[in-house]
Amino acid sequence: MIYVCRKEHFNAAHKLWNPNWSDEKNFEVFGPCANVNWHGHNFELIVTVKGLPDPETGFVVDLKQLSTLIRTLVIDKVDHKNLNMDVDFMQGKMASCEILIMEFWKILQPAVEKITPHGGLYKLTLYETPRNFVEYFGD
Ligand SMILES: Nc1nc2c(c(=O)[nH]1)N=C([C@H](O)[C@H](O)COP(=O)(O)OP(=O)(O)OP(=O)(O)O)CN2
Repeated sequence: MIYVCRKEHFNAAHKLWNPNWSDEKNFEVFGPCANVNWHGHNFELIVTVKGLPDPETGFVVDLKQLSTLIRTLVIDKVDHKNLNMDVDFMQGKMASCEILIMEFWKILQPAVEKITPHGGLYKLTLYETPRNFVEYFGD
């Protein structure tokens, strides 16, 4: 099996805020990440596709097609946006990396499968800061 990876980038604002809690509890739990007027991150999303190379192209997946798909389905929806307010699939959800990466998976998994004849989506990695990142394997 070969693991083929594509890294994409987006900037977005958010805040960590549980509407069922008091202001005091939100600030206690989330600290500066609960700042009322938002804060931003330079996110990196790495999409890893697993499969066997097609005998005719030598590709597990065409990286150009993969890049276009990630940008169209995910990056365009979140880049320069407020994750809490502007992004349809994040409505009513906590804007943490964990929730974000699971929503990305739901969108990308079926689309990646269609362009990967002998494999599929294996892993997503989402960097929120150079030191904070999450990985998701879809289970
Ligand atoms: N499990 C999670 N914990 C936290 C998340 C998250 O999404 N999932 N998010 C945040 C904040 O949004 C943000 O990532 C924290 O930023 P910060 O603490 O500034 O991170 P840095 O790596 O830049 O901080 P250093 O102190 O320089 O290491 C918090 N927790």
